[in-house]
Amino acid sequence: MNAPVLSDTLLRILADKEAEVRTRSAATPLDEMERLARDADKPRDFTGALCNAVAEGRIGLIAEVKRASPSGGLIRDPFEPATIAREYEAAGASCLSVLTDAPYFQGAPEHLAEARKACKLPVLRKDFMIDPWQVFESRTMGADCILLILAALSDAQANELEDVARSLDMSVLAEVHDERELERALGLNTRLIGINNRNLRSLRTDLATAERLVPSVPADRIPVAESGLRNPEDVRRMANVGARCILVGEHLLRQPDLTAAARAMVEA
Ligand SMILES: O=P(O)(O)OC[C@@H](O)[C@@H](O)c1c[nH]c2ccccc12
Repeated sequence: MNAPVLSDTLLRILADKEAEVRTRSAATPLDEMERLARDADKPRDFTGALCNAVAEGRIGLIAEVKRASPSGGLIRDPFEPATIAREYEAAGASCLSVLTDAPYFQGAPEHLAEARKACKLPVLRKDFMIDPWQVFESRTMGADCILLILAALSDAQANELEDVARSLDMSVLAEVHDERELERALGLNTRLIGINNRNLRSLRTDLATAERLVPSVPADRIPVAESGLRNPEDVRRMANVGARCILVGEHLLRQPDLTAAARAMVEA
């Protein structure tokens, strides 16, 4: 059912992720992982941080910590998650997003733990969630929010993963690419609706995606414009259609002065 909208890359990522979860859950079974998750420090309020920014008339920036990506290749080298986190925080970012997928994004659980320890910001684990085991694992890494990519999940899966996250007091960012997925996302409890400007088939970004979809997000939800934002003008384009929260990675990470680049987006 998902096949037509997904690129070969995405299909490969999801197949690999299934194998990864199988191996890792053999080492730490579900009940053990759940116990570790419930024993972890309390989560930081990810949704609240974005709401505060918007209430204060600022842009709610989720600033991404990402070494590489399938579309961008190696993005930042040397790559120091703790330094990056501190620079984003100094710029006025509301939250962080940290890639933990190793094979395709050169991410690692340690990147999330190091970034979170270096600042006070709530952190999204940016990875491909398909199994409740991973939600518990995310919490043990310190994650305060998980990503649910609706194109990669059935409604039953998305509901189950969201329930686990909510039971751990974590936020959920539901990611959509089209009207149908948006409709499905509105069936979840979460207020955070990510509109991904990246086309899952071509892997190209087009801000027209968010421009088309954000106006259909009901007022009680919080639209987050994701991917392909390169400058303050792009941020204003998103804000103009009603997305005052944004998720930005590659553009920021390619700048030598991260704080200045992130501040320019927050103050757009
Ligand atoms: O680096 P960009 O173009 O600013 O995009 C950030 C973020 O939206 C992107 O990394 C992303 C959005 N959804 C994802 C799902 C998986 C991996 C990565 C992503």
